[in-house]
Amino acid sequence: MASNGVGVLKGLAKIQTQKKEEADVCHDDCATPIKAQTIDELHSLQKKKSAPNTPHENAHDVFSSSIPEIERQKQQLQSISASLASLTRETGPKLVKGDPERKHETPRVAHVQHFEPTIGVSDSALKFTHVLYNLSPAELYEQAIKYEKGSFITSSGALATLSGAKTGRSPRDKRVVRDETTEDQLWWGKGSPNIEMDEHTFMVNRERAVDYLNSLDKVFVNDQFLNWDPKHRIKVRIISARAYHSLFMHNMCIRPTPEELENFGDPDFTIYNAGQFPCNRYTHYMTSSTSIDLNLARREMVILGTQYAGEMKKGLFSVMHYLMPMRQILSLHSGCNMGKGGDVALFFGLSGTGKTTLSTDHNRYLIGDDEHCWSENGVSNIEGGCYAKCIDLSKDKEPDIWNAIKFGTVLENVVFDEHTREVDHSDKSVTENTRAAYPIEYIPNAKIPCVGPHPKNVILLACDAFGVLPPVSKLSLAQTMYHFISGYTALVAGTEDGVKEPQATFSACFGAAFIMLHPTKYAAMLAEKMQKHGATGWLVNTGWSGGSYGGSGNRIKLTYTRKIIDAIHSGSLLEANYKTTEVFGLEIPTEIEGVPSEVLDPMNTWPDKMAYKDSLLKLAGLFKKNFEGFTDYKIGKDSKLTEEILAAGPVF
Ligand SMILES: Nc1ncnc2c1ncn2[C@@H]1O[C@H](COP(=O)(O)OP(=O)(O)O)[C@@H](O)[C@H]1O
Ligand SMILES: C=C(OP(=O)(O)O)C(=O)O
Ligand SMILES: [Ca+2]
Ligand SMILES: [Mn+2]
Repeated sequence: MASNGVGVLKGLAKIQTQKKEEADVCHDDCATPIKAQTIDELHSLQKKKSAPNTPHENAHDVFSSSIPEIERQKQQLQSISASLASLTRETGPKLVKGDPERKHETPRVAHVQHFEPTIGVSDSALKFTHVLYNLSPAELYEQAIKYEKGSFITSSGALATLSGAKTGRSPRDKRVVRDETTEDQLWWGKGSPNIEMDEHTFMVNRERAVDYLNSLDKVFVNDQFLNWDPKHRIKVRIISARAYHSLFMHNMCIRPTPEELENFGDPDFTIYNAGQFPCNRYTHYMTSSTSIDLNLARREMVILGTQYAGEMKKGLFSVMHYLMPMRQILSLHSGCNMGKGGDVALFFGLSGTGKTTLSTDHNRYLIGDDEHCWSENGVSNIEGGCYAKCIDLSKDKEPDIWNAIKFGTVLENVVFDEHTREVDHSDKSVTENTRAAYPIEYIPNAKIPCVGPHPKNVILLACDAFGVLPPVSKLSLAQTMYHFISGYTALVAGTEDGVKEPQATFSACFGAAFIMLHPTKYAAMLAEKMQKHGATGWLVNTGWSGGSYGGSGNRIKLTYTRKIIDAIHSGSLLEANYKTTEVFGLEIPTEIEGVPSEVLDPMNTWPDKMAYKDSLLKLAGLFKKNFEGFTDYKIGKDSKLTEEILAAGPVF
């Protein structure tokens, strides 16, 4: 008690002695008295007038600003209003910009309609839908944390989110409208990822999504770009119900400058993401409660029944796989980076096979991790961000990706300590497909703008679960085409709904789930470009070595794969000594700096040589069977090349 009393006294005395000092030190604070008269006013001082891409907070601004500005705002709201309009009723909801929580503000209404009740009118016409337009990451964080269950800030500042029941893509629920145009242009039938639907069913699902979105108090709208090539830039609008989706697309698409946003106009393509809401199984063509529907004629995509954010980015990638080849531009499911000397490398690969990991290289400039275009002018990234797998992510092995997980980054489906908010990247409790989506400039050596010259090396990443493909092989042009069309790899766990362990698969163009035309169309373009620009093809196995998955094998060490990739980039591997493998006829180097030589020939690493031979022949058989589907196609104008490609497969 006594000591407490002394303490209090001491404290009081101290405050008194400091009074003089305070007057000296603290004159900043005391000189200008706070303008606010109330707490509300004080809070209102916190926020300066917003940039043009955030909602205007004060209706009075409309009257104080110039007429063209009012006009521009009106047009913008009208454009969004048109996007959200019901196509079956005469009226839709009233659109208003800004957060519904800010009730004191006079709503800015897009179009107030006075109507006579008719059959087309519904109660939805009487309500407001608030539009949260191109919010900043900070604003989206607040929205997510306040309104979306499972949203938390992690210790490094990233936003942890949950995608719900679906934690990977649903390729069997991705449908494309088959109409007069797409009937002839697209790849349909066996092997094709394009599951058909008719225009009418699309409209049913579209109306379902639009009605769902309009029934909400607020929706998020992102207006952004795809493709860093300014001549072939595509304007996209994403309308979604969740701040998580809006932040994801903010990170993944190219972010417009305030000026670009002012002149955005109408989008070239629109996504309606009503992922929390299911599709109706009584609707024709629907086989589950999930449907991702693409209508190329309407330039629209509708998402029902899945909140996995990857559907949006990969859905738009499908669109680019249609639009770009129409312009003689090749779309690529590849990562891409560039050396200090300007040498560009492409890394083709199916999901989870190493595109993001290997293109993010501290010694090289990152152009992009996943989706690119190869035009007459060189390469350009389609996106403005990266989407890295986080399972077992380590700071030592992948420092650049690790450091990119900070404020602004969306962390999907990760597990973290309740109190410290430290993420446990080894925890697969929610899914093995944990992900981080961050803007590309979070990688220190990103090349902005994300474009580069013609590629010098084309690396095909095959994650071989059988463990019989060599860690690296140098390919002839015909072999490159053979392996590009085959797209042999393993489907790794988690990236697609229902996949629990690596499965051997043939995914044409290393991205069959995203292509729209027949694989040979893309292959012909790739062959032509590689020939013209003298690019070298390589096959790199990022999968198993010394045996198969579940057998005596282990995943090839990432450090070895990096050494192999280094040798490709430096040009030293081109100069190495080679020998040819049996069955697949692949050219394999005998030595690479930093990689034990015995690892380079899979025959050496298998303890059981007979088992190796059996697996090799089994895989060769699978290749042969898969390629039967392509033997009737000609690749490009050159029938000689077509013959060479057919001869470039395994011989046994
Ligand atoms: N030898 C290897 N090469 C590449 N990736 C490897 C290797 N061994 C393990 N991995 C892991 O495999 C995953 C590859 O995923 P990622 O690079 O995101 O693939 P993608 O971008 O093609 O979808 C990463 O988690 C990476 O750490
Ligand atoms: C996001 C995906 O792809 P990737 O692993 O290639 O980034 C995906 O397949 O859902
Ligand atoms: Ca990908
Ligand atoms: Mn990736």
